[in-house]
This record gives sequence, C-alpha cells and structure tokens, in this order.
Amino acid sequence: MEVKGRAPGKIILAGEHAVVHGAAAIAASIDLYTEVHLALRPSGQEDDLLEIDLKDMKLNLSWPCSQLKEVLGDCSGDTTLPRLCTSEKLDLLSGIVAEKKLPQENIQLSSGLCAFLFLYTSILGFKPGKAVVTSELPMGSGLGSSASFCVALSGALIALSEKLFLNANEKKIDLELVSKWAYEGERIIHGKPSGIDNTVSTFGNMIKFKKEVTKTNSITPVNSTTPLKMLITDTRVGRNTKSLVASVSERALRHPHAMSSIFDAINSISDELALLVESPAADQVAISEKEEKLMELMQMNQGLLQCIGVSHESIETVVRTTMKEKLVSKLTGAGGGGCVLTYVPTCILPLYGLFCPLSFFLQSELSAAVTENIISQIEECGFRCFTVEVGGSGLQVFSC
Ligand SMILES: Nc1ncnc2c1ncn2[C@@H]1O[C@H](COP(=O)(O)OP(=O)(O)OP(=O)(O)O)[C@@H](O)[C@H]1O
Ligand SMILES: C[C@@](O)(CCO)CC(=O)[O-]
Ligand SMILES: [Mg+2]
Repeated sequence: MEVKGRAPGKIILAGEHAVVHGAAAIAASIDLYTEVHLALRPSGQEDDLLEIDLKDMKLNLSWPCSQLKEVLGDCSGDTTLPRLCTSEKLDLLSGIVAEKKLPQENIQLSSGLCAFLFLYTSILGFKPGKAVVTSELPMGSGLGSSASFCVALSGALIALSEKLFLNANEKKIDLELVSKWAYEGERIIHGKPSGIDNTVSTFGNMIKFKKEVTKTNSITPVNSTTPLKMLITDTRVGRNTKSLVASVSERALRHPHAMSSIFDAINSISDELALLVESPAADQVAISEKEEKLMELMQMNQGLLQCIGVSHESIETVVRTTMKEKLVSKLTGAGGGGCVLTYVPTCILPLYGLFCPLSFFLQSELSAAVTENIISQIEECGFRCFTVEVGGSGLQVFSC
C-alpha cells in the first residue's frame, strides 16, 4: 500500500516568538508544499529496511528494522494518543542518526531525521518501508519547512496505519490527530514550539492561534475580506528556529518585566490585525485606510521583534530597501536571517500622496512597477524574491 501526504508551508503575519510565551499570533498557509510518499515493503522479504530518500538533498539513508528494534526497544502504543519523545529516546535516535556520519553541509538534517524515525516507529512500529521526500520550501528559512515535513509525514503515516484507502474504507483522516503527532515531531526539531506551525500547515487558511497551558490551544479562523499579496525575500542567511526560540527565552529570564510588556504589545498587534483583516472595506478609500493600518501593525511588530533580539542585518537591509519605496517589511518565522515579508498594497497611489479612486488599472500597473523595482533592488543585495498565494489548503492525503 502506498500513500502521499502533502502539506503547506506558512507565513506569520504577526506574533512569532511572543506566541511561545502565550501571546496571540496570526499565521496563514502558503502555496509551497512538502510531499512525503510512503510505501510499506511487502512482508516476508529479505530486506527489512526503513529507508528515507530526501530527493532535494540527494540523500538516501536506510536502517535495518531489526537494528532499530534492538536499539529503540518497544515503540508500540495507542496511535490515537500521540506520545512525547523522551530525552532518553531522543538520545537513542540521535545516536542512530549520528552513525550515518552526515556530510557537514547536511548536518542540520539530523533533527529532521530523528523526527522521522520517531514518528515512523511510533505510528507504524518496525514495519519495513520507504519514504520519499520533496519540498518546495527553502529549509530553515522561516516558512515552516519543519512543520510541513512533520505534517505531511504524520498524515501519510496515519493514513497507512488506519488503512484509510483500503477496501472502500470511507473514514476520513483525523486532522487533529495528525497535527498532534506533527507537534511531537516539531518538538524534536524546535525544542519548545508553540504549535502554531503544525496547526496552520494541517488546517490551512489563516488562523489566530494562542497557546494555552492548561486547556487546549485556542485556534480561531481569520476570514480575510481582501486578498493579501505578499512578496517574500529569502535572505539566504541560515538560522535555526530551536536556538532562536531558546535565545528569546533566555532574554525573557534576564528581563522578565520588559519582555512580558513586549509580548503583551505583540498580543495586541495580533488581535488588532485579525480584526482588521476581517473587516469589510467597501470602497477604495476604506481599502487604502485598511492597508495603511495593516502596514503600520507589521512595522510595529518588526520593531518589537528587533527589540527581542531576533532580527538580523540582512533582515534590516530588506526593511530599509522596501521603506525607500514606502513599503513595510517584517521578518516571518523565527528570524535571525531566513525570510522577510513585504506587504504589497493594492492601493499604492495614496502612499505617494496621490488619490485616484477610479483608476483601478493605474493602481495595479503602478503596484506591478513598484514591486518590480523593489525586487531588483533587493536582488542586487544577493537575496532571492518570490510571491506567494496566502491562505490555501492544508494537509491533503492521497492514495497512490
Ligand atoms: N524536507 C525536509 N526533510 C527533512 N528534514 C526537514 C525537511 N524540512 C525541514 N526539515 C528539518 O527541519 C529543520 C528546519 O527547521 P526550522 O524550524 O529550523 O526552520 P523552518 O521550519 O524552515 O522555519 P520556521 O520554524 O521559522 O518557520 C531542518 O534543519 C531539518 O532538520
Ligand atoms: C518562532 C516561532 O514563534 C514561529 C516559528 O515559525 C516558534 C513557534 O511558535 O513554535
Ligand atoms: Mg520550523
């Protein structure tokens, strides 16, 4: 039996990092995906391998299932109750991965491979199989590559374990369950994730997310009344979400009151942004007012992200370059390099002090010209730009 899981990356419009500390954040899926194709090997065959083929990295690794069983011990359990990967188990998994002596340029994949082995053996046990992984997302850049990998993989594993596509089984995939397993994978990669990335990758669209300690997380759909056009710049500066999240927590320990005020301010920005995105705007004047407010909120959020220490010279370069054209940018995801969002308003004339309500054609022509000009200035700095569709579908699972 073979299945394919496909899950999107994401952008965070407001609230990254603060969300780990209990503030609200707004995230939306984007139209860039990770796919995991999963096939079980027929039982009774000589080779009892568990294999992973990371196509984009041209990296193929395998482990005999008998060896995994010997090292990891019993991994069975109720698959409907996602389990935490204990630190003892993580040490065992890290040892199994370290034996493969990954080339230095791929060393950051170790945590992803530990998450793979943990999720596979927890959900399917030691059944021989093969996973083929491809992704359109730049890895480790703030667009949720780790979450989309964990969600696509968990979706495929649950579909196989519940034999979803066999014998006219009409049961639908349990998205809550997938998201919870993916969260356990994210924990291996991120250390202390809030859960926003796996949630938006699983369910898609735009959400307001707030982590709750004693009850279930609060997840509210945000229904945007206007399409949001985002230009994304990949600064190509490598970073790692786990260490950035840890550095913010350390700063919060050093300056608890100041940091808690910043997290509160970010919470208010997220609340206001969600209301704004959902508010109707009947005419060009209302649309342009709404867009200006949105840009102001993004600008304030970027300033606060700089305050908590997760901006970077490369991010500030993008912020300054777009500011010259009166556009606003903010980092997205964990920061420290990675990707930057630039909001491209539909009403660009008011930014230049001009107002022309009838000329929609002129607006879109000018918007395209300004965007092109900005892209060429940003790319001169050695960065890469692309645009994305915001708020599409979440996890999809197919039978192959
Ligand atoms: N396609 C993939 N295959 C295997 N591992 C992956 C894949 N995509 C991501 N990973 C794992 O996730 C790590 C990157 O996760 P990280 O959380 O640092 O960045 P991100 O998810 O892209 O950004 P952010 O969390 O800020 O949105 C990689 O180093 C790797 O271990
Ligand atoms: C930096 C962070 O807030 C978002 C990463 O996309 C971490 C998290 O919420 O898990
Ligand atoms: Mg991540």
